[in-house]
Amino acid sequence: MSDPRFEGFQAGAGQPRETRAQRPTVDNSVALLVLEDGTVYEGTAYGARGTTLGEAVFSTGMTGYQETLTDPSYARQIVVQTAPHIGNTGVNDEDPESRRIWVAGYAVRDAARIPSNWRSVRTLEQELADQGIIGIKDIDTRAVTRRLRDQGAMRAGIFSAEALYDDVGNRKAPHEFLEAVRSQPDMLGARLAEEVTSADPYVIDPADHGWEGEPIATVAAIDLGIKTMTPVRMAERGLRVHVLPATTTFADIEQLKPQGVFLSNGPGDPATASTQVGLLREVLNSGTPFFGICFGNQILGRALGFDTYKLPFGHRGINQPVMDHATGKVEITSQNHGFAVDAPVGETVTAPESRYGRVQVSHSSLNDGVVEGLRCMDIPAFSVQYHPEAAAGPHDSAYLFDRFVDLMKEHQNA
Ligand SMILES: NC(=O)CC[C@H](N)C(=O)O
Repeated sequence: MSDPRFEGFQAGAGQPRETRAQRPTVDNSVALLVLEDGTVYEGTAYGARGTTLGEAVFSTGMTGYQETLTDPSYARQIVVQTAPHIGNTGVNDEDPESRRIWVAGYAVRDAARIPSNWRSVRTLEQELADQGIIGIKDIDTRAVTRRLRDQGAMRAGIFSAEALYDDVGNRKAPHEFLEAVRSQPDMLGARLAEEVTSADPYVIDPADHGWEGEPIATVAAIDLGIKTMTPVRMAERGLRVHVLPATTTFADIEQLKPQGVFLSNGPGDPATASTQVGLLREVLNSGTPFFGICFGNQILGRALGFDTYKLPFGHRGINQPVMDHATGKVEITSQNHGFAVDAPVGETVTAPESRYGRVQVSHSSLNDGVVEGLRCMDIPAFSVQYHPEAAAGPHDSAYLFDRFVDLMKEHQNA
């Protein structure tokens, strides 16, 4: 067998012997997290296997992973949990904040092997797999977080199992994943609310949430990625809430004759929400009381004529300190935002769209001074950049729903 043409062939087998012997078996348990700056973290596959792309962001919540995963504002983001143990309380059917998991991928350090909670019906890994969510575990999430904090949120990808191998079964070099990571669209300029909104309107009734007697008011809530607990917190206060799709027009709203209009949280860049900015201007022009949360705060900011901008790494977690400038009180809040309104903190200014009169930044972040709330002084409108419904808690900010009720009552009496 000195003829080089036969090298690697076993007599009679008709197959190149070396190729067969060297072909590696696919290791189903390996996963990589690849950041757009070229950093690669190798860990263990978690949940579904394959390839997923998204913006890598970190969340500092110590609890509430089910609420995080099902928050539609996380669409197209790979969430890295800073809390090292995830999945300890399993998954239940009561805590989801929407109809499905929205994160594009999930990165954790130690995933619980045996969940323990009286409400748990399955493991988190099972839930991720069932919903096709690709994750990675056993990576140094602290290192990832420090990198994202220093370099800013980055485009990223998780690649696992088959996705790690080329056509002939060889492990791809890590840099081979970078092209896919870098070719995905940026979160800046992403228009996503229409992708996550419910197509059909529905009503959340006070009677189903412990309210006795007639509803005190009707609210039109525009779903840009609304979370389950938001209309519930309103219904608990006697508000009948019509949850409406992101494409709702002012004429649709008028038909309901609501006493108040609400704009929800939602994914994507507020600079792309021109439809909703236009809608909100019609609402403000009509004098109807308005309350907005998160994306809704950014849309109010833009409707008033302020700009929005992308934060370097954003605020995500349920332990974000905010100052209420009206009372001087500090609230610990639930947040998930990567963009913010560019308005001056600490002074009353005339809105750039001057027909809306004077505006104050009502709340700001105690970590970095970012605008966390807006209050109009001459029209009945206010909003916060955080999530006062805070399903996993804390509940410091629940008073904002009372403020909305008061605003509608004042307006009705006026
Ligand atoms: N939760 C939200 O509504 C977030 C709003 C917007 N998508 C942001 O990242 O800032």
